[in-house]
Amino acid sequence: MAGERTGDDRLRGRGLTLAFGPRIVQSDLEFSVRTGSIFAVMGGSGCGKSTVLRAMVGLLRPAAGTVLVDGEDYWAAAEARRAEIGRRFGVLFQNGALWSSMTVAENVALPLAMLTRLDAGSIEALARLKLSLVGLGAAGGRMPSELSGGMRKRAGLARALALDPDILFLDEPSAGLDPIASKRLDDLILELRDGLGATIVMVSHELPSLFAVCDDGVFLDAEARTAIAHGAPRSLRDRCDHPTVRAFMARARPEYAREGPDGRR
Ligand SMILES: Nc1ncnc2c1ncn2[C@@H]1O[C@H](COP(=O)(O)OP(=O)(O)OP(=O)(O)O)[C@@H](O)[C@H]1O
Repeated sequence: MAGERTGDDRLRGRGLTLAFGPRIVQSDLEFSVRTGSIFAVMGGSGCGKSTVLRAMVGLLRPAAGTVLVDGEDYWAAAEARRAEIGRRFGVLFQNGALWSSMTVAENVALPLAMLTRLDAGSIEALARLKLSLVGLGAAGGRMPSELSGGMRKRAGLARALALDPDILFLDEPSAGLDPIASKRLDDLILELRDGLGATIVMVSHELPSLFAVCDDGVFLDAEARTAIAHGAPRSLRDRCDHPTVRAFMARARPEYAREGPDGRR
């Protein structure tokens, strides 16, 4: 069953309920993210994907339920322990969230300067390394405003990678990118999983990226205010019978809007 712990789960949502005041956005979410997998948080606009991500990275306390990290209850932990666990997280926010008054290299160096005791030379060298990892080796001296949208995403990713996280959270990594830049980012995400062994949680409604990179996922519904399907985007596309999931996936395969993958209407 979705959400059951199998021993190699890096993250798990357990009865996770997110609310803003009295307004419940999502309730009773159960999901498991296997170590070394790329997990998709899917669903239409406004259903609560980013909100769920915020609860997973420690920015929003759930109204009920919790997130387990390697089996440890993140939200029951003391603040200092949560900060310690959070050091293992790398987060790429929707707009890259770079500091506009700093160069790209300074942006990447910032978490290293704030959260490690490394000397300035090592920090500079590490920032350069992370930038070359995302193909921005030559752009360290530029200001964020001088980068294209795709480059800004990659710079944000380099910063998310600064502290060698073993769990990466990516909020709409390919939104607004052209198909080629988006494909390049997909390849980079796969390399991060395969090369660095990172576990990746990705919020997205970019279907080609979801199909290309994600091994598993959860589909959230705004009306039901909970998960209505679990599984890899590709298998939801090919096998899920839920009309909302079908309609969502049909944007990529228009024939599915008329009939199901098994030929049923
Ligand atoms: N800080 C907040 N205070 C109150 N309501 C909020 C807040 N942040 C988000 N919401 C509401 O919660 C709901 C879910 O928002 P969220 O951004 O998580 O959705 P999403 O699925 O990520 O959307 P999108 O795909 O459009 O980015 C929305 O109705 C939104 O208006």
